[in-house]
Amino acid sequence: MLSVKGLCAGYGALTILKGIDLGIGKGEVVGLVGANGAGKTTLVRTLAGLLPARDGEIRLGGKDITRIPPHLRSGFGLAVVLENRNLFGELTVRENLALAERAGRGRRRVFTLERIVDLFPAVGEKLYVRCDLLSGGQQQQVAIGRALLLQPDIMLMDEPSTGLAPKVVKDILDVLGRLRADGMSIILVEQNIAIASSATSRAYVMAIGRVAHEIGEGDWPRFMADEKLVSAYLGHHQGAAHQ
Ligand SMILES: Nc1ncnc2c1ncn2[C@@H]1O[C@H](COP(=O)(O)OP(=O)(O)OP(=O)(O)O)[C@@H](O)[C@H]1O
Repeated sequence: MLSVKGLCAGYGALTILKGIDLGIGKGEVVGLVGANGAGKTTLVRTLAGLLPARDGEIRLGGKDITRIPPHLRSGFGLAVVLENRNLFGELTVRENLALAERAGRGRRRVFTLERIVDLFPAVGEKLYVRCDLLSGGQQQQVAIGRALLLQPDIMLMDEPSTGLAPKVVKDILDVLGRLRADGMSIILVEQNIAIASSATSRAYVMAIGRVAHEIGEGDWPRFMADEKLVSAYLGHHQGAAHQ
């Protein structure tokens, strides 16, 4: 579905991503974890096309999208939910969703407004409310709904749990589980490994702009139990939490 080879990117004179290799198949939910500053958001921005790749290749569904501008990548099946959610605050929920519905028109229609409301009932209750008046959790749900209306094959999500109450996080993870059951591929960037390990079947661990470690299918319990490994890659705080 998505394959990334030797991807390099950075800011000005700084090279942050130093040759990233990763792959994700259809219907997989794969984690991207790593300590603060490891380069996760830089990778998301590069995959989204918001930051140019300096070297390497991004292929989606067999097509090279490395140089495709960000607003055209949804036409290739990629939808991105950025950490700041990027909703139009002065527009209503319905209007934000309508923009995505229009952008997704060229693709096979799997997600409708009804389906989004079924996945996120709270979104249905707020359709005519301006997005800037919603809670963080509601905004996150609208942002995911908007991404789905682009009719993607793969969703890239940057820390959707940040700042949200545990109950809201659980609701969102439940929805990701339902999407995965329907064949959606998801890359979940998540700093909190308790969340990452419960929501993903395998993960890439980033450190200083590289994939430093891979947590394979079924390997989460072993990784979590290894306090040294957790501390080395994710910081002492999380390591201590899993002693
Ligand atoms: N606009 C920018 N200009 C220069 N350097 C940047 C910029 N954005 C990020 N960086 C640097 O790139 C490195 C990787 O940052 P990035 O935000 O990708 O990490 P991260 O893994 O997402 O961390 P976090 O979990 O804290 O968001 C850091 O050293 C950061 O200081």
